[in-house]
Amino acid sequence: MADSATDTDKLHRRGLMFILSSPSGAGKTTISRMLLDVEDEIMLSVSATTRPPRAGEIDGVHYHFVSDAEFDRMVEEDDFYEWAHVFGYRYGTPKGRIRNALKDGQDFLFDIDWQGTQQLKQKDEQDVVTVFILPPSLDELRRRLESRAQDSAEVIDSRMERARGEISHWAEYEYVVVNDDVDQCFEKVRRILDAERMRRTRQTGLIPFVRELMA
Ligand SMILES: Nc1nc2c(ncn2[C@@H]2O[C@H](COP(=O)(O)OP(=O)(O)O)[C@@H](O)[C@H]2O)c(=O)[nH]1
Ligand SMILES: Nc1ncnc2c1ncn2[C@@H]1O[C@H](COP(=O)(O)OP(=O)(O)O)[C@@H](O)[C@H]1O
Repeated sequence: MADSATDTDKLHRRGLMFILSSPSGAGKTTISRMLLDVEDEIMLSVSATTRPPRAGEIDGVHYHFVSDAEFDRMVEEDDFYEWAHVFGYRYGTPKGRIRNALKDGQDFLFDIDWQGTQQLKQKDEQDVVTVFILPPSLDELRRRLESRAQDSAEVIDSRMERARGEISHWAEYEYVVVNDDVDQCFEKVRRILDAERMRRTRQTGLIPFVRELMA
């Protein structure tokens, strides 16, 4: 697929806050990584978390792994756009350079839950695009959590329990995509991103020849 986020686009529109949420195990990390691999124009918003790293996760790349005390300090210093408790740990989106970069046309990808999505929507409705990824079934969700082999049976049970609660928030999202075949799901998510970049209300300036025509 041709990439619509050319330099010309960047000059004339605000960046997107592209949010992917799903119950744990439905595939949002997989889809996020596929998107970041092929889309040069979108950056991952790297969250801070108090949960310990999983095998293969790199500090500063997948998450900023911080202590409870460090997280407390970041909350006190108002360093977060939003933060929430998930599975007994805390997760937050650091403000960093996001707001200014959005103005410059930089798109950001957020892998955050429904609580974070609600907070970002309240703060920045016009730049936010929300996508909910559903598993094909609850049985398949359990199978994926087991195949990921990163959690004990107890933790998988609690993730399944939480999944029901998370899925109940699907109607708060603008787009819903079922992750049955991973390549098809990825293409659908990519098409959403592509279309949203072209939304007229996002354009902040006119391409010179259009401006001349309008003068
Ligand atoms: N609100 C919020 N949720 C986050 C943030 N970062 C990650 N999450 C969510 O926290 C949940 C747990 O993430 P993780 O521990 O990586 O496990 P996962 O369920 O396998 O993705 C997922 O629903 C993530 O989307 C964040 O900065 N803010
Ligand atoms: N469409 C799919 N079909 C089969 N397995 C998948 C699919 N999408 C993701 N998976 C696998 O399911 C597991 C959970 O996916 P992951 O991306 O970690 O989910 P999440 O980030 O939503 O918790 C991983 O082992 C991943 O390789």
